[in-house]
Amino acid sequence: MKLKEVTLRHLKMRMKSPFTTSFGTMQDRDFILLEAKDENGNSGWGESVAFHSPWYNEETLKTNWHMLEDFIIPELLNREISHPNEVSDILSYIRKNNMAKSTIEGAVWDLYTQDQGISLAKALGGEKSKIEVGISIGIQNTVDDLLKLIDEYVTEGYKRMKVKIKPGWDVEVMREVRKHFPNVSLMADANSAYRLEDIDRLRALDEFDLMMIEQPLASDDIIDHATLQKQISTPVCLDESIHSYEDTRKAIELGSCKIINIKIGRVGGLTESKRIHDLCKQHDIPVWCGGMLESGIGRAHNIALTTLDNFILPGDTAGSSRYWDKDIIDPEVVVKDGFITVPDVPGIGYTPNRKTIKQFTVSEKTFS
Ligand SMILES: O=C(O)CCC(=O)C1=CC=C[C@@H](O)[C@@H]1C(=O)O
Ligand SMILES: [Mg+2]
Repeated sequence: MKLKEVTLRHLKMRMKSPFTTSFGTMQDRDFILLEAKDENGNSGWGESVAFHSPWYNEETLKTNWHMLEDFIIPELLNREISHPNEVSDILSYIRKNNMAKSTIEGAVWDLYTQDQGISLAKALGGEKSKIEVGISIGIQNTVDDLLKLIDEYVTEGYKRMKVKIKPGWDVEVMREVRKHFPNVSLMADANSAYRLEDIDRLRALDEFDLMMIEQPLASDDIIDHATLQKQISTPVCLDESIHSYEDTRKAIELGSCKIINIKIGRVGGLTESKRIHDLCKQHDIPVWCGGMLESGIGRAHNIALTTLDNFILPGDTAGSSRYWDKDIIDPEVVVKDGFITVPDVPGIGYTPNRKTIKQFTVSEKTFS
């Protein structure tokens, strides 16, 4: 297969409601959508999960555009690629910039699986026909607002509630949530808002029987997390700290976590995600698929990955209607009774809607 033409589009989509984390609030989702055409004129699609600003990690929409335009696309255009696994090797001389690399790797997987006539899920080795879905809830103005939202999502059937926490919005909030929802599967995500000195506060969360606490400590740490994990009973899950198979190996060896959140963009693509999945499986570390407030294209890749058998815990793969009035794929992603039925058609399983894509496009550039 050869990529004959690649188009980058900057899309801006308004979210139904603002999303607040320990870093701040987001109302618009700006992202890059990548369309790659092969020699047969087929299109493969990938989405960059980098945000507009560098609060989650160091990558941004602009740095991704720059890396894609100036390094990644020139490296891959017109080059013979026999399997998508080759993409990460070809790009390995470029340090980091995982989200930029993942954007085009996802499109190559899409093209490859269309060409082979199999679904992306099957090509990755996934066997599930439906996947369990959880939901991530941003920091709210009041505890009552949070309780109301949880109630709605429980009624909709979501299988696990993830509540964002930060110092001052943590122990008391979780206590209230547990009081009102004694049996719900519950977890907390701190997005690195704590330090080891906060251990008493983190240990106080043990009484709420959380499935896990996600990334409590620094975004580049696996040492303090190991110290923390030894002193709390709640399983630690790493998100921001894991960028690769190698990071995963080291975190497992140190005992930094008992669970890993795999985000395709953060680790540089589907090939690396699968390697991390396989390593975790060997070590009995369950994984789940994180979300980055993706549009339907990124979501489709997440769904396919989640069909691998060590994705034991519900992922942040909420339905299209969680964030969007109108998503950019047909059909939209639907969650029913807490499950998504995995499409069994060649490629990513959903069709990009060009009309809607155009409507959200701020700028675009084609390379050939
Ligand atoms: O996409 C989703 O539904 C999950 C969103 C979500 O929880 C996150 C997205 C991006 C950064 C963080 O705030 C957070 C996470 O860390 O997992
Ligand atoms: Mg997280």
